[in-house]
Amino acid sequence: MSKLAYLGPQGTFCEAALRLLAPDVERLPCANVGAALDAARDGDADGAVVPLENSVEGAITQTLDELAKGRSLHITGEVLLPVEFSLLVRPGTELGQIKRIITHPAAHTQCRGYIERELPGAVVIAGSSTAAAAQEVSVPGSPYDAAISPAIAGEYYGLDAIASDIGDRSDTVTRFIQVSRPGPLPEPTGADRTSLVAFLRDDHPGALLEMLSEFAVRGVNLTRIESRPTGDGIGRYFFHFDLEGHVADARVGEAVSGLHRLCGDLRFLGSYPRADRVATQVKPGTADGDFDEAAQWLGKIRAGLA
Ligand SMILES: O=C(O)C(=O)Cc1ccccc1
Repeated sequence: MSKLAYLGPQGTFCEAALRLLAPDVERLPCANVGAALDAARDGDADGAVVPLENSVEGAITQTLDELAKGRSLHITGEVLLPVEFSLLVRPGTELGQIKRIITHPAAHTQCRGYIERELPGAVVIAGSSTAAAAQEVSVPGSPYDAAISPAIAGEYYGLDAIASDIGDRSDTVTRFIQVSRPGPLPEPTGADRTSLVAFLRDDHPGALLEMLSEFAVRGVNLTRIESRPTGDGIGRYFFHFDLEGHVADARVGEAVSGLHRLCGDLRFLGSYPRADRVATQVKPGTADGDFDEAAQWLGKIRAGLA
């Protein structure tokens, strides 16, 4: 049976995502995203499931940064998970007694409205995950009065939900990805996504425009673009791209090769089926057959036959 690492402990949203992606595998809870990815890199697990982005807050930057450095991992699948937050307390705690709340930063930012309205004096402390926060609160004598977590974490750690569905929006969705060590790519399905990390060779006017042009001229639609600091100084950035299509598609393959020529370093993060099954947009003149036909035409020109 294969084993997948995830952001633990038991009861995180990440665990719920893993169960959807791979119901029958062994689960290895890890203390943070970096540890889950390292478990996959080191072979302690066959892969990992980690959060990537949220429909309200955007990227989980720790995941973006961990995927951009260290030994390469490939994304092999994704799932979109609706997330609903509960306020969990030790039995007997009342709302007025809550002064210190612990949760994952991504949960905090999505519950700001509730905290400002109902618990204006409370401070919120960052925990490594929503379930780790619940576990902290469950310890007798814990310095924390409440955790913002999935309801299921209350059942695991013996806490009561003093309030439910406390997110600022009720339709929030988080995208989780499954990664593994590089290997054969998932087959193209016609509704795929490809992820890349691009580091500039040198900083110059139009550098980003040049990269985007590689996609634009071949009709490749982007679904996410993110700049992240390299850490080497103010103004030094690298870029994450998610785009429609599979690297096996001519249009995507050519754009990726073009980007490779432009960039100092281009990291391929995988081609995999989209969770929402939305079919790739193919503009006229950018289908595989169009690229084949153009290559044959060029061959004839070069051979003096046309
Ligand atoms: O801490 C968790 O449960 C996670 O899986 C990370 C997370 C936190 C908040 C929203 C979405 C994902």
